[in-house]
Amino acid sequence: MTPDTPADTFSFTLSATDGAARTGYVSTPRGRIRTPAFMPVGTVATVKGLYFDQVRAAGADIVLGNTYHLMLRPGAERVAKLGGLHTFMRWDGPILTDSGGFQVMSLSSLRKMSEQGVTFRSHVDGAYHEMSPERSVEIQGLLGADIQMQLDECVRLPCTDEEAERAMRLSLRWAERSKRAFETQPKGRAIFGIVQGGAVPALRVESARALADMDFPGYSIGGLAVGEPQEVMLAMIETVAPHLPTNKPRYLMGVGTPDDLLESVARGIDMFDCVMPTRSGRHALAFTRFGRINLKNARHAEDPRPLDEESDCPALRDYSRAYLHHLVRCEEMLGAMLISWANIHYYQQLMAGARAAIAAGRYADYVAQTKEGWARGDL
Ligand SMILES: CNc1nc2cc(C(N)=O)ccc2[nH]1
Repeated sequence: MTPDTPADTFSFTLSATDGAARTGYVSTPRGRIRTPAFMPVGTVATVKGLYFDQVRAAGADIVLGNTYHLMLRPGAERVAKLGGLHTFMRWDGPILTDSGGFQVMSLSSLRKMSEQGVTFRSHVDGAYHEMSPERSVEIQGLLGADIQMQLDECVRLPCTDEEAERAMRLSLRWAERSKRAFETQPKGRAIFGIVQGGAVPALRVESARALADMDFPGYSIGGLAVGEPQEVMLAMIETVAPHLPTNKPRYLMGVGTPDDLLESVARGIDMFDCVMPTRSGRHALAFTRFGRINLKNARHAEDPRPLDEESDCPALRDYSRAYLHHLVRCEEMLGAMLISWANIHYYQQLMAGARAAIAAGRYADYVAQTKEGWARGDL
């Protein structure tokens, strides 16, 4: 989070563009979010394996919390009773929460979808829950989220055009209900509309235009990174971006690899979230300037070099690959912790470099040089 005078309102400032790439900042009562931004995922009130001071030192201005998980454990009302998510997990920067809809559909059981919302049974204890646009906003408000998401329906790809159309239109009706329910929330918070439409350009354009007419403070592009090839995802971003207001932030949900981030920034995306850096860290996969390094591989067993001796992150600079390989082979938790820390730092540095390159009008060169580094590999 950048040291700045907290705003008492939510706003977006576009500082520079380079082609379709943009850099700027989102102002919130809890501080600024420099964009393009990568949001570490703090699923159940923790960015798995890291302390929040490490998350901040890595350069993160904002973290994501998952409404589905937090409503089940410890419960939204309980988090509110304990002072809200910022106090609960001791993170004083902005927090973005999702609506819960995506994880209801991917994690819960016995789901029933209707115009009213979705009913489901918890994957934790089988308890019955109802999630409507109004209840999702209520839960996100109880958590104290600075940026909230409308409830939507995200269809897996590939799907039929009819299925994509049905889910997109339902999501538009839920967008209106979510925005109306949000009106009772404290000043300074924001709710984003979510563009749906599967891989059907006409549906994506209709969704983006309808949400733009509703005048949301920000816009998410959903329904992607759900099994489609990267070129389909990028094509949908190119289709949608021209129909979103340039003076509002664009957030691509659930994305992605370092390459996904660079290519999506080039097409006008400002914000990202993904479990990739921490989930990969738990699976011994490090993302570095030299590309991916799988520390399970025996070739690291006697390599005294760190992952990146030029990094200012201790996890990248101070620990030998041999040591990381040893921890991984012994299934020691410190292995997952150090590689997750390294990955979160790498993602933040990737975005910091993108912001500087866009401001200097050299984003295409930045992408090319970054990819050359990955291709050169681990010398
Ligand atoms: C990991 N991929 C991913 N796609 C997503 C889409 C949505 C959405 N609401 O369409 C939410 C979370 C998502 N995560």
